[in-house]
Amino acid sequence: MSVATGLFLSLEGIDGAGKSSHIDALEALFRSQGRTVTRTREPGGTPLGETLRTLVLNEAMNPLTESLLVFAARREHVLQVIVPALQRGDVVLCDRFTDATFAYQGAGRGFDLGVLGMLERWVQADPAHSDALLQPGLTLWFDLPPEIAAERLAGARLPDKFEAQPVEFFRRVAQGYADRAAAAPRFARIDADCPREQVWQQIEATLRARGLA
Ligand SMILES: Nc1ncnc2c1ncn2[C@@H]1O[C@H](COP(=O)(O)OP(=O)(O)OP(=O)(O)O)[C@@H](O)[C@H]1O
Ligand SMILES: Cc1cn([C@H]2C[C@H](O)[C@@H](COP(=O)(O)O)O2)c(=O)[nH]c1=O
Repeated sequence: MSVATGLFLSLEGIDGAGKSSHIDALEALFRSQGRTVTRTREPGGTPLGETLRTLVLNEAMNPLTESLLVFAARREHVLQVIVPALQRGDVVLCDRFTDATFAYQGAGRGFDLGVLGMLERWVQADPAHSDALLQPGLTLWFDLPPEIAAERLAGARLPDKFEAQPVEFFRRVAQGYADRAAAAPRFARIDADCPREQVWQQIEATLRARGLA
């Protein structure tokens, strides 16, 4: 699973934090550098993954079942889409990856972080280097108070299973992201509690600081 040439960039944050609002501009920025961009999302990214996404976002289920389904979708996504794209040298823009599982199923649902860590190792292991895991090179973490995210989402669309959760759930999810971010330098915190233009300026500054723009 050699993925040396591409760039793997994930976008994370609670529902309504503003990730999707900036993906078009990110794609355009990398294309303007002459890079090929593979744009994808989780859960999803493959036909099977999209089927699993429909289940995960709409059906009530036990947290272990939910975790197994998102990791099953991820396994297909990693093997069929992400690794081949990185091997071609693409920029992979991924709307959520494993940090979402730690934040939603782990912190949000209270599911066992040790089990999630084990699944992460199974699904993202590099067979050539047993202690190396496939992870994004950069994770843009859109940090927004849950109350403001809820205001932004209100009326914007019909809520799915997660978006219908109470604000307390999203406080735990937000803390889950903060814990993941504190442990991994690949995270860049974007203050999403400001107008779109200022959010974009932070993204550009982050890319420049990391030598990516
Ligand atoms: N900086 C901003 N200020 C005000 N409203 C915003 C801002 N960014 C996005 N929005 C609006 O907030 C709502 C949620 O934004 P968006 O869909 O980009 O979030 P998201 O993080 O992708 O959410 P989800 O993960 O639930 O798909 C949309 O209605 C969007 O137009
Ligand atoms: C990858 C992943 C996602 N989720 C949740 C988080 C969101 O509520 C939805 C995805 O919807 P979006 O509009 O595409 O952001 O799924 C999760 O609970 N666990 C995961 O691993």
